[in-house]
Amino acid sequence: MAILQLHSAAKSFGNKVVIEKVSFTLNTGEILGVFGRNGCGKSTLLKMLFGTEKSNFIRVSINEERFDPKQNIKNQQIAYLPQHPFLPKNIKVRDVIPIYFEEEKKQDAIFYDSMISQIAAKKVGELSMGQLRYLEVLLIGNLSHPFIMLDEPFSMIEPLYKIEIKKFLNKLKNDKGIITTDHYYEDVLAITTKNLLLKDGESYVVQSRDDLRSLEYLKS
Ligand SMILES: Nc1ncnc2c1ncn2[C@@H]1O[C@H](COP(=O)(O)OP(=O)(O)OP(=O)(O)O)[C@@H](O)[C@H]1O
Repeated sequence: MAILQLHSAAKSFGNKVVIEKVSFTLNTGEILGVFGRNGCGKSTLLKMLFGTEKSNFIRVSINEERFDPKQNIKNQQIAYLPQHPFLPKNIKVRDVIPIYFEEEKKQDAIFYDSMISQIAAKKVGELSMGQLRYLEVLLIGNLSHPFIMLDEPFSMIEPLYKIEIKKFLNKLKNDKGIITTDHYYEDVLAITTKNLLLKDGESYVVQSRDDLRSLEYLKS
């Protein structure tokens, strides 16, 4: 059991305040959905937590100990699926897996996944968006980090792979705390156990679709 708490955070680009008053708590076993209109700061917030975007200010704890995002990559606490595909196009799927995992058992868990074994001989650049995103989610999800953040795992992918990603994340949450963001909000709501919305730099707890409407993310 692990607990990630974002107590407060702030981020501006020049005069533009993107993150001002944002907080959440995430336990192992939970999936937190982060909603918000284009440009509200979802990716920025994830990158601040991952440690690749400098914060003006951030206070985070893991298991009630101060967590410094700058040490995250080294300490392997929070894994991150970026919004845009990140695997090199020229490499075969079967050759990507050992780059991420030395341990044979871990390699096999991905290689013998029924959706992956069918595409193992293909080059990454030949995969459909769904195949590619599914592979990326499996690679990031199988890392040993107790927390995982996914930036738009459902965008532009075939329904078949959305179903597989949801199945995988539902299983994965037994061992990890997961944060996901996506404009495909129905897919997000189908798997999340708690949700928040970012608006004008602040986070709001979302308990229903009605909250998404009253916060003007969805049309009333
Ligand atoms: N490196 C940067 N320099 C200047 N402004 C930036 C930079 N990165 C992001 N921004 C601005 O910060 C705001 C938040 O961007 P961010 O990508 O976090 O939004 P988002 O909520 O993830 O959007 P989307 O839903 O479109 O992916 C936007 O106005 C964006 O233009």
